Amino acid sequence: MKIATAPEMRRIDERAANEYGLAGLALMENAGGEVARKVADILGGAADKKVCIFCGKGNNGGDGFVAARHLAARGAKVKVFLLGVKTAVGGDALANLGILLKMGAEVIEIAGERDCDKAALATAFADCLVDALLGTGFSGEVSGDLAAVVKIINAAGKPVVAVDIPTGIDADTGRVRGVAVSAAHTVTFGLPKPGLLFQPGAAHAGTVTVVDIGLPAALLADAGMRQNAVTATLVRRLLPPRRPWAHKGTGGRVALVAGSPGLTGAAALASMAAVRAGAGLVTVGIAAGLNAIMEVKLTEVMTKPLPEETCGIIGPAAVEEIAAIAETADVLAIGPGLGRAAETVDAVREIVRNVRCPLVIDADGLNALAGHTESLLETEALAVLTPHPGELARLTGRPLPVINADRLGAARDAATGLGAIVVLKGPGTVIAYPDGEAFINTTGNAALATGGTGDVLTGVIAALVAQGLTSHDAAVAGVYLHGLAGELAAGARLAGMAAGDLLPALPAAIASLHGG
Ligand SMILES: NC(=O)C1=CN([C@@H]2O[C@H](COP(=O)(O)OP(=O)(O)OC[C@H]3O[C@@H](n4cnc5c(N)ncnc54)[C@H](O)[C@@H]3O)[C@@H](O)[C@H]2O)[C@H](O)CC1
Ligand SMILES: [K+]
Repeated sequence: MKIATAPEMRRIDERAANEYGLAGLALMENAGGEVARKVADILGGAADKKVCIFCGKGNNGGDGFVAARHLAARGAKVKVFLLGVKTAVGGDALANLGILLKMGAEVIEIAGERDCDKAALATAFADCLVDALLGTGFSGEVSGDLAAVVKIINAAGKPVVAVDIPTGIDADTGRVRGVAVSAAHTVTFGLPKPGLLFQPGAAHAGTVTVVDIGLPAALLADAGMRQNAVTATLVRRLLPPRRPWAHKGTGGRVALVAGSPGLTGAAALASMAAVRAGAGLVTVGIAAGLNAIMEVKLTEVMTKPLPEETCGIIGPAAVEEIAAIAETADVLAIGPGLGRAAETVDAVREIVRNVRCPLVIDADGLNALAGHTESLLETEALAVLTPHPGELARLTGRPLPVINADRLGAARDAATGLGAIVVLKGPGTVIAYPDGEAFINTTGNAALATGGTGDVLTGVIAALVAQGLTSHDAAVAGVYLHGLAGELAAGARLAGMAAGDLLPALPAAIASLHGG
């Protein structure tokens, strides 16, 4: 499923009208009808229920006017509030405002504090509130009367349905600009928007329902839109089948270089995640001084003691051994818990330059490349980089606030600039390819915000490459599975999950996609 930015959604609207003769009024009728359906569903039927609908003067408000009409037709008692004056409403919204008024509906204009008090009083008696104030036409900040009404909606303690986008949320980045509506549900039209998947927009949106309002499928699938949602349907198609005649060779071979004093857990998590995600054979290369520890920690994973500079720290002397492991592997993952010793940094750069098998580079593997990303441009291997925002800032020199303000743009620019697949972790993980195509993940939750979950993701992606997925597909499927395992492992508990809890949840996540 494509994801549309606000400008792309507006372009679809224009093309629907110009190329298909699809009138905006028809789209608005469908949009408002879908909103009314969601409200009725939430209320267990609309008859005799009290609904307050807050409308802006644009087409988002127009959807609200249509929803009001449909809800009234279902027997609801509807109060419509208009932010501003009726004379400021135009186009399709005005047409629907006119219909409402001709039907005898009361549309209360909000302009100033006294009107806001009236709105606050109405919400006290309402069963449900509808936010039809601003949608994809939002610009600047929410302020003044609009901010006051948003605060009234949020303070009412009633279920809120947002129309298209929660007011105050940037449709493209998910940032709150001023103040934003906190909705229990969002009914969005045609396609999801990035701001409904990135935080805090996703939290403000509540459950998101993408509804069909009659837009031509060809417009919704337009290749000109370069971001896609990672869905179960997509991942199910990407995952390798588990044939009855499978043997450990068919699962492929994963090699990892990981661990350093105090950070052997990262090596254990990443290598066991590769096992749990279906790899056939997994070998972890680790400084010789830590090998005995890894042998105790791990059973299914083979260990390879590497020459060390000082106890537990690998350096250039290990490069030859690592190259030999990589030669017999289908993929090399490097970085979890590797440490930042100068010798290790040199070794990582040399390995990345010379290795030929697909690479997954995480954590200290990425830190080693900071300021020296030419290794990525020199290598013939296709690398999947799995930074969190801080690691991406170090790697690219782009300030962290700039990355957080536009996750999609930051991941895309890094992928294009580094010639690598960039997995920018965090709520709404972005998978960006060097050609500009990108995916936004739709699984996971706050429980994943604990140490070690990134190590697990590294192992999962490596395992999928070992099983024959392209690095492009392994990154998308791996991120989705990792998030799904987080949901399964956490259940309703969003705190206290340990990264190791993900390990047994990985096969369950895979099975759930195969209907197991
Ligand atoms: N194809 C579709 O997806 C359809 C979407 N529909 C709805 O149309 C809106 C977009 O409508 P538009 O008129 O372009 O913009 P908005 O209604 O979101 O708001 C613009 C309106 O608000 C004013 N405004 C903008 N920023 C601010 C601000 N910071 N403070 C105060 N006021 C602001 C601006 O001046 C305009 O007047 C989309 O979201 C859907 O809900 C169609 O109804 C059906 C097809
Ligand atoms: K809205």
